[in-house]
Amino acid sequence: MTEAAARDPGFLSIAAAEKRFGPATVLDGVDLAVGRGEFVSLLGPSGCGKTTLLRIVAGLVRPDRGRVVLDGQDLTRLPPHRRDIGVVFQNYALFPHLDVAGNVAFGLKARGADPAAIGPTVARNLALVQMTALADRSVKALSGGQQQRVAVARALAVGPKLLLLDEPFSALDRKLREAMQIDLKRILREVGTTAIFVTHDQDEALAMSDRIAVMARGRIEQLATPAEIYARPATPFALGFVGLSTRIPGTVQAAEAGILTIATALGPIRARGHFLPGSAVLIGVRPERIALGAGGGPDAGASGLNAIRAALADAIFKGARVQLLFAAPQGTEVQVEASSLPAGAAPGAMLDLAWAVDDTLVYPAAEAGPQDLEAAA
Ligand SMILES: Nc1ncnc2c1ncn2[C@@H]1O[C@H](COP(=O)(O)OP(=O)(O)OP(=O)(O)O)[C@@H](O)[C@H]1O
Repeated sequence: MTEAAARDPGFLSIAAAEKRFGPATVLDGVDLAVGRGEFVSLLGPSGCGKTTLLRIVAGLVRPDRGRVVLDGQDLTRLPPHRRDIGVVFQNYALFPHLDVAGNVAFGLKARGADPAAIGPTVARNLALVQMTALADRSVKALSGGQQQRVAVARALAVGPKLLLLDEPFSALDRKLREAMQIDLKRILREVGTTAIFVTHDQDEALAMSDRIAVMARGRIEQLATPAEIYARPATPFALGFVGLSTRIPGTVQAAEAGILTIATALGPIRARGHFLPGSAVLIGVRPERIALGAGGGPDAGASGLNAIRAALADAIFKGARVQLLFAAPQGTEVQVEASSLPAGAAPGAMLDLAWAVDDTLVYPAAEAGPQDLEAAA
């Protein structure tokens, strides 16, 4: 967390937000605190309630229950235009009859800003998004990426306390999207604006966010930094939705000094955790934590290694890395990421795999629904 966010961790506070549409519960008691200057992404699959939560903060959807407080002010009953919040949508939503500068000036004029200040404010915000040269251009003659830059400048020009962005780059091609992500991060750092960013793209959330709220079924499953979510996903859903992983069901056989021995289709696997013998669990391992070869295994740490042999099913070339899929008994698939394909390894080859006991994640099986496996597919 940045210094400003640490000083004011509840700059935006959403408490117990609930929303139903007819019989469907779309938000099921969501709490979220965002620090001043922080960039928080709402990440989750389609329909999990991200946009609804964002629209509640914007004032575009009225929650059935719950409160939204921004910088000490209760927004719950305020209309959107009195909330001091800027919004950028996926579909640009620029005013087609105005040029670029006219779009950026619009909010300032609507708020009755000092006419002498409007020109310099527009110029400053166009410079921020690198659109100065196109100030007089019709927005109809802009590319998608340029339109989104104007939308960001327009939202920031009025100096909002909070910027909300709803999948703003999803219509752009991959290269442009990645460039826009880097740019937006720079811009927000420069102006220090607090932002909430809705996306279903995990790479986008991992690349941009100070913290990510992983959402599923109208709830926040985990709120943490990208690195924490990747290394220590709090739930099977977070494990499956963010990054690749091997997931193996098992039953705890023994628990001694905090080390579990778990019976699985791959044989016994050890993990750190606190479960009673007989508990049904789900084991997770990240692909880059698994090393190939019996000899040069990973650093075992204090708790030792898990070692298995499995048949190589497929190798997917990813440029700098190669993703290896291993078929294990009972339909289990093991995912490994390596720097290169081992010499002579063809589909069907039996290879040794090893990973540290400390890199073995374990969850109660009851938490893992079929949708968790679907999300990861
Ligand atoms: N105005 C509405 N009336 C009825 N149902 C709605 C309304 N708005 C949203 N929903 C439903 O609420 C659920 C959550 O929608 P929401 O748009 O918040 O999800 P999301 O996570 O943003 O998904 P997406 O990425 O597809 O936009 C969906 O099932 C959607 O169909």
